[in-house]
Amino acid sequence: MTTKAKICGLSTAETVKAAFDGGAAYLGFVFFEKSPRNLTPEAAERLVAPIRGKGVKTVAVTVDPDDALVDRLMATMRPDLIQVHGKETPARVREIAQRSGAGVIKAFSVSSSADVDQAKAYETVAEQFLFDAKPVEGSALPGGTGARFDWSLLEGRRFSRPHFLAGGLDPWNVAQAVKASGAPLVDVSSGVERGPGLKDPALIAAFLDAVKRA
Ligand SMILES: O=C(O)c1ccccc1N[C@@H]1O[C@H](COP(=O)(O)O)[C@@H](O)[C@H]1O
Repeated sequence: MTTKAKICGLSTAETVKAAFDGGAAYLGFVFFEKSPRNLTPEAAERLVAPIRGKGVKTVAVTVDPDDALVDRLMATMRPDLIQVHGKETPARVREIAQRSGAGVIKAFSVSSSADVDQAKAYETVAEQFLFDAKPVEGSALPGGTGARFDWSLLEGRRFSRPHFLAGGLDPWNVAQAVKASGAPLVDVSSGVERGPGLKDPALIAAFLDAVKRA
């Protein structure tokens, strides 16, 4: 089975090109003020224009988004998918999907098997799942910190939706992470950066090569 990759937190034309040219299946853009990767929907619209309609899926990464943000995203960037990385309930995920017309990726913060079990309640409302490490206590960010969880918590798990493994992946550990978790999709942000929010085209290419070989 071929593993597909999402490069998350893109903020320049150069790194969007590196992710697209390297064969990323998903490109993620962050809309969360506390993040060093935060963009306006209008800036994201300009970044996705060159790759729109070329087969790669665009993802708007949000945290407990209100209706105004959902509407603004759909009026500008028009993402294929909206990732929700906060404390959204199944009912709220359903509302976001219906309001936007986009698919929703529901992210779960994982440190135990019980955290993975939460996905069951979202089977009928989310299009995809994403399992990320639980951030350390007091962290300003719910994701994008490079924190990892025990990848084997996903091993042998069956979900009704395709799922991403995220959290602390990089070009050197992603093959082992795929092997240990069995995840069909992987997601990376800080592991392909040379500093907070500064994506590196060479690291993006190395990550995507490692995923192809995994
Ligand atoms: O990347 C961010 O800044 C971010 C902000 C708010 C919510 C989610 C965010 N990122 C997500 O976290 C995963 C894991 O990041 P990392 O690889 O451990 O740095 C990332 O892929 C995004 O989906």
